[in-house]
Amino acid sequence: MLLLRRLFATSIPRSQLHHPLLTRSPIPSVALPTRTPFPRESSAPPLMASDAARTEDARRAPFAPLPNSTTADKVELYRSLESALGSNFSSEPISPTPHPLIIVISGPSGVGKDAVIKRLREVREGIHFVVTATSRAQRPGEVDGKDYYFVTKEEFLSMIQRNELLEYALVYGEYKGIPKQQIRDYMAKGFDIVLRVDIQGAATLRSILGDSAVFIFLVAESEAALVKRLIGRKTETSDMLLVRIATAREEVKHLGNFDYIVVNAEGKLESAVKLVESIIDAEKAKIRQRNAQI
Ligand SMILES: Nc1ncnc2c1ncn2[C@@H]1O[C@H](COP(=O)(O)OP(=O)(O)OP(=O)(O)O)[C@@H](O)[C@H]1O
Repeated sequence: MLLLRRLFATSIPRSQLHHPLLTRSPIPSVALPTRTPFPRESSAPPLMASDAARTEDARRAPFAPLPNSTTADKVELYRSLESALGSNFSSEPISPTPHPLIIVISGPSGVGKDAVIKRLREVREGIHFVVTATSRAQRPGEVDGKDYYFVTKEEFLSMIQRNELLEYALVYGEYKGIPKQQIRDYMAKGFDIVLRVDIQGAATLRSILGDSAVFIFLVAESEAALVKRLIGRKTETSDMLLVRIATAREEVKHLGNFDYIVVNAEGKLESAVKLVESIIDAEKAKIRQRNAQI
């Protein structure tokens, strides 16, 4: 025991022993300075609430003693606190209304952009999924005006001429572009906007929108998984598959242009969608909100 005491006494410096956070000094018998806003000898009635909660104004304003918080009627206590602070409690939301977000979802061909967006559409309200205009042929099951606006090459070129597109590109020989007016209309109504673009489109959007939009890069768990997924979709010829897979290899190198990466692993579509939702929620809770203007 003596040895222990000696060890303790030598291992902690004397100065630390006197640190207020480390030691609990016995309460001295001399009177400690009180933090009561009014001096004891004042004729004012004794205060019952914590003085830490009082503002300068409240200290100056004359008010009746606060009722006991454990026994008082709730309404009476609420009113007493209001009058002690000199103003009514506001019911205005403390958090400002979040700005509508522009969320750009991108990733290599076949990674599951459409699949993630389709599910997000089912589970989340308040989002407008921008319908991209494209000159490519409609695939079986795709609906014009819902999946894409299917237009001819000539129609697409006149949209470019009229400056109606936020961004457009020639992808695998077909035009794809984002109509501006659609975004403006829905943002004005308070909707968040989801844009689905390829990597080339995401790079262009980043140069136009900068940090005012959120950029999400969707990946498969591995290159092998991506190839199997593309083969399984059965929408490309072997030559088209080769081009897409070779391009995907290059595209992964552009990860640094994005804000978030989401893995859409085989059979784990739901987790990928949940992560996208969490990203949106976190963005909504940001103090310094992004403020996209189209
Ligand atoms: N998590 C997943 N697990 C298994 N299969 C998936 C998953 N996500 C998507 N898929 C399937 O993979 C294929 C490719 O998905 P999708 O068409 O959504 O990709 P995409 O990124 O939109 O492709 P593209 O850019 O070529 O249009 C589809 O057959 C889809 O059903």
